[in-house]
Amino acid sequence: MRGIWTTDHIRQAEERLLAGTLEGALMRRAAHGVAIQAAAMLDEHAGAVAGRSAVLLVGAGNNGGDALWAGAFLRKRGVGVAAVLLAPEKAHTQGLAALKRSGGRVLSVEESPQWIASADLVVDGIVGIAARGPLRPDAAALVDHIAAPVLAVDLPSGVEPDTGAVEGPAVSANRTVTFGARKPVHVLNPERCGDVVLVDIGLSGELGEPDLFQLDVADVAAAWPMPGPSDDKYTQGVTGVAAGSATYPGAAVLASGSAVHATSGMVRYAGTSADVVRWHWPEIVATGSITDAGKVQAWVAGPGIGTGREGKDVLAAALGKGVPVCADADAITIIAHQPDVLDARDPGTPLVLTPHDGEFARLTGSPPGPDRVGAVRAAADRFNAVVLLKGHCTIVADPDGRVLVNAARGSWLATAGSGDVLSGLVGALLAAGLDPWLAAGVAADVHARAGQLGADGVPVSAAGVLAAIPDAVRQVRALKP
Ligand SMILES: NC(=O)C1=CN([C@@H]2O[C@H](COP(=O)(O)OP(=O)(O)OC[C@H]3O[C@@H](n4cnc5c(N)ncnc54)[C@H](OP(=O)(O)O)[C@@H]3O)[C@@H](O)[C@H]2O)[C@@H](O)CC1
Ligand SMILES: Nc1ncnc2c1ncn2[C@@H]1O[C@H](COP(=O)(O)OP(=O)(O)O)[C@@H](O)[C@H]1O
Ligand SMILES: [K+]
Repeated sequence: MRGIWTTDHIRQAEERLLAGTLEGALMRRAAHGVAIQAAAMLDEHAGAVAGRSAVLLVGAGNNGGDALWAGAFLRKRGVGVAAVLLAPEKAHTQGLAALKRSGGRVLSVEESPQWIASADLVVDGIVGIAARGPLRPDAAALVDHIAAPVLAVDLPSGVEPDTGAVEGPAVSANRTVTFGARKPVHVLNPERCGDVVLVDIGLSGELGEPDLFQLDVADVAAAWPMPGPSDDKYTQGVTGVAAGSATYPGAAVLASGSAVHATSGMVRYAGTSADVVRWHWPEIVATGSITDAGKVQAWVAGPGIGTGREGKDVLAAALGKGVPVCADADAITIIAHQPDVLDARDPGTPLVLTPHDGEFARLTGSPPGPDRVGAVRAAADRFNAVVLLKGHCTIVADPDGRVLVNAARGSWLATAGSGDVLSGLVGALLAAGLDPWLAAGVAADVHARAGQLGADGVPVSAAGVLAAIPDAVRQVRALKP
């Protein structure tokens, strides 16, 4: 698993590291990493390094200092470097001196727009981890002129470092060079960051427990259940699916079909769509009601069950079985409007809630807002449940405080019914006995892969995503280091 640290924790770690390091050494290490990536980008985008031009956007702090030092290094490789100083009196003294010594020039306010517009590369050193609020107007005006590829120093300016939120003009980088550890912005707003390159500045020993996690493909491969020689259909976990209704039989087909594709354990279906489910998935054991469904190791409850009396009874029955439950879609609305349904649950029994933004707002009383991680963490604590917040970037919080983030692989999953597919995956992994937080995270990873593989460059339906689940699992196993 990869760790991600908030800016507070990065700062504390940096302070400890700085205490035992020669002044300026860390910044030069960081800037050297920036210069290497800048040269690589010039080569990629402008066909050469020497003779090409870079403009540095330099803010009031050390982020600007990194850019200035990187400019001095680039001069040694024959790059024409010019700097725009947003706060000339605060610009990093040694960095500015180094740039001037190397033959770099400082632009006047008047000439800046033209230089920015015609540069081969723009290096964004406006603001780093000290950024607060949207870009100030003078910085925002500069960003407007950018036409060239952008290399962001530490993070793209204008994007909130700890939440990835953007409220106003902001830099969109092709690549971001960050130092010591990845910050939340890099996983919560990957589109603005471009490729993220991590430069080692010796910080790892000073970092404590990560604030967020991201699963590596090896984690997903290790967690995904595979049958062993002594397994049979029951030992791998039986998934129960309580979904669908006369109005929404498709939800039943998608959620139960997804569970069928996820693992080789057995799937039981309970509900009024039993006939159509059997027709689509002959391997499923289907009954009309959850009360006479056989034994399962986890339930998926909610997709398409409706939010009336019958839906509530189905959800209460699932919650009362003493096995983990993934409550999705209508189940979330029922919990939001009739929270007493949760009384059916033994608090020790794992519960995974999988809301999209609208369901999240219904459930908690307010939309996730710009701090999505904070909002999901609070909801997990409040409901004593794993909460998976859907969206372009999926966030999964455990009531114990662990949070993982799963990046999208395109926007292919923004299609009706894809959430039903996700709930089937979560349910199957719960039935297989995975830790609920990991089950939700691993399901989100494979769901995103299935979206990408099923789409293969053109829009895909939820049924297409479902059909690509085996390929997604195959991909995970093949990519495992
Ligand atoms: N510490 C280390 O060991 C290492 C640190 N390193 C580097 O240092 C960076 C952190 O540097 P930092 O702390 O100097 O602050 P930084 O992010 O440059 O901000 C500067 C100033 O910008 C302003 N400002 C704030 N918000 C703004 C906005 N929205 N729009 C416009 N301006 C805004 C505000 O100044 P004000 O105008 O309020 O005086 C703020 O003080 C870090 O990201 C990394 O690149 C590396 O060298 C490796 C070693
Ligand atoms: N723009 C997007 N990019 C990537 N994934 C998305 C996007 N929008 C939605 N998704 C994903 O698609 C799924 C949609 O689920 P949901 O909203 O419950 O749909 P439905 O109710 O139609 O099944 C979720 O897994 C969500 O994370
Ligand atoms: K920056």
